[in-house]
Parts: sequence; C-alpha cells; structure tokens
Amino acid sequence: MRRKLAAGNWKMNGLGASLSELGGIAAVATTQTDVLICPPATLITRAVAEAGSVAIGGQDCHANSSGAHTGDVSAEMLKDAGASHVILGHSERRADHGESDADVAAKTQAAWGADLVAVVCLGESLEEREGGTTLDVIKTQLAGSLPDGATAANTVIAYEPIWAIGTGKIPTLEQIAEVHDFIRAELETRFGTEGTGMRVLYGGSVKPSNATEIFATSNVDGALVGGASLKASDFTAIIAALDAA
Ligand SMILES: O=C[C@H](O)COP(=O)(O)O
Repeated sequence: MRRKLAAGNWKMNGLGASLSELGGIAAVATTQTDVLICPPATLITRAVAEAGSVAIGGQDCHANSSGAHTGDVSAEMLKDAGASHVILGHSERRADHGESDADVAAKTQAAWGADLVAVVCLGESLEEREGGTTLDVIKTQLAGSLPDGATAANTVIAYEPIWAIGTGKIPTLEQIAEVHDFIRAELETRFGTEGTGMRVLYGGSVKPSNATEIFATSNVDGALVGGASLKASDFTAIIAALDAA
C-alpha cells in the first residue's frame, strides 16, 4: 500500500514572513498523507524549525557535492540544512537551465548519495500532447532521468504536463489515468516490486476544487502543487482531499 504524498513547490516565492503559511500547514494533523514543502533554498533552515511533521525539500541540486559552481547548491548542502527531499528535473529547470534527462539522472544519483529522496519530474509540452506523442515523451524522460537503483524509498515520480502548470487547465481524468498507468507499468517493468511501491504524483493546476477527482484517478498517489501550496488554507484543503481519497 503506497502512502499518499502532498508535496508543495514554492518555486521562487517566499520570504521569512511566508513561514507563517508553513506553520498553518504543519498545524494540520494527517494520518494517511505525508506532507512535503519545498521552499526556496534560502528558507530551508528556518522552514525545518517550523515544520513539525512536514518534510522539507530543496527544488534542485548540483550533480557534484562541492566545487567551483557559483550559485549552485549541492545535495549534501540541502541535507545539511535539514532537507529530506529534492525536486529534480522540473520543467522550469529543464526550460530555464537547459537540463537534459542525463543531467537529471546525475542529480538524482547525487541526491541519493546524500540520502535525499529524489522527486523526479516528467511531462509533455502542449505541442507534444496535441501531436499524440505524450507517452513516447514520458517513456524517454523516465528512462533517461532515472538511474538504476531507484527504489520506493529513494524516489518519487511527478507527472506534470507543462501546459497544465500555472494555467488553470488540467488534462481530462482519462488522460491523467492513461499517463499514470503507463508510468506505473514502466516502473514495474524496470524496477519490479520497487516500481510497484514508488509513488507517482500528479502536478499542474491542482486546487482544492479539483483535488478530489484527481486523487480518485488510477495510480495517482498524491500531488506536486505549485501556486496552491503557498496558502495554508488551500494546501490544507488539498491535504484533506488526499486524506479522504
Ligand atoms: O511543481 C509544481 C507544478 O509546477 C505545478 O504548479 P501549479 O500548481 O502552480 O500549476
């Protein structure tokens, strides 16, 4: 039985004052659902102090553990700051920083080396969706971004159609199920029972108003939430929907 996971990605949002929202999230008792918040790196240490049972994660890490890489943060540094997870291969990193599947795989290896759980993101563009190549794109990204050695404990997959991120549009539930079932089959083929245990999150415009139906969809084990994770009232409603799913 896979535990559900509500993951919030604050992206490049959040100052010290935003930690009151984290306090509101941490105040909610859940038994069925694991909760993760990934604030900007500048807030990780302070977030850990406010988080209670909420796990804190980074939003990226370098593939190397240290060195001359100005502006980058290593997996070891995230771990040292108190993080337990790191988001890798988000489409915004792939687009803004030209990250390839091989880059994401190297970062995933680095995350595991630092004892962080890697939240590896995949997703098709609107052009790829309309061109009918979504499953091919997902297959290639999954194979290239995930090194051998992925387990249910060290890896979470997040399926995020790029065109659904921050747009208020979501795929149909049939489309979400098709991709999640496909990812599950690919994971099981490659990793066996570890692939059965690995959590697969949906991300892209998840809100309190659509959470219940998304969480009732096949092989959806939770959500990676952007905008709606910034407000405790929205995110706790999403957690409640997962708890009830
Ligand atoms: O990492 C989170 C996703 O990019 C989803 O963002 P969103 O919930 O604002 O659409």
